[in-house]
Amino acid sequence: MSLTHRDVATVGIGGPVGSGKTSLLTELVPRLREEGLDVGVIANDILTQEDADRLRERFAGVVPEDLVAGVETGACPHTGIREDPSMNLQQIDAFLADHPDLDLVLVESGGDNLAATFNPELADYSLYVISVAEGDDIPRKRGPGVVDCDLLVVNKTDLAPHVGADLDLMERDAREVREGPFVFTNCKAEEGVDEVLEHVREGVLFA
Ligand SMILES: Nc1nc2c(ncn2[C@@H]2O[C@H](COP(=O)(O)OP(=O)(O)OP(=O)(O)O)[C@@H](O)[C@H]2O)c(=O)[nH]1
Repeated sequence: MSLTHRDVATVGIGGPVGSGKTSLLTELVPRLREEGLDVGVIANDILTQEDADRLRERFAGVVPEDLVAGVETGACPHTGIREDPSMNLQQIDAFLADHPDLDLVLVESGGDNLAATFNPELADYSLYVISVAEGDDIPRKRGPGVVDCDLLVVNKTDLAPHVGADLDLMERDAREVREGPFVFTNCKAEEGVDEVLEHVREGVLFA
């Protein structure tokens, strides 16, 4: 019997445009590979394969080319990860047809403001990435992406002094609006990435 998306662990990475999802993926994937895990990556874009092309280049020699795919949602990507994830699920099935030993698929998608969440059928575990440069009031706006994800990632901490963002306030608000954990990251300096990996490991791989 052929394998389906239900036979592989999946992690969703959502968040507003430019918050650092691709940068986080770029740090996470080689670490997962170093642990001996076979990883596939899907990038959701409205009309292009740009993110997927970028990721294929970054993962050259780390992830086989045919395990990096773009899904063109044709509409705001949240529709393809929440309302109707069938294109993503078919892509995962296609990965598994050629790579039955696949351990994990990471699905990246930009979202509509702060509302994007992953359909549970598509993501066993979800990260939502925001950037401090988008304003330190983002957590307290209580967007479903921020509140409902399994792990909130607050990225670009290095920019806080430049944009006047108060990280203590972001931490307090994040703790108030959600029960789940959050991690501060600076993907440029690889800060916080190992902590994110630890949460993913606990949340998915060894669940
Ligand atoms: N200073 C700083 N810049 C960062 C950090 N993380 C990412 N960036 C930069 O922010 C920009 C956007 O990062 P991406 O990783 O492409 O963001 P994204 O969320 O994948 O963007 P889309 O795919 O367009 O939605 C790039 O120029 C990154 O180099 C960080 O922690 N600090």
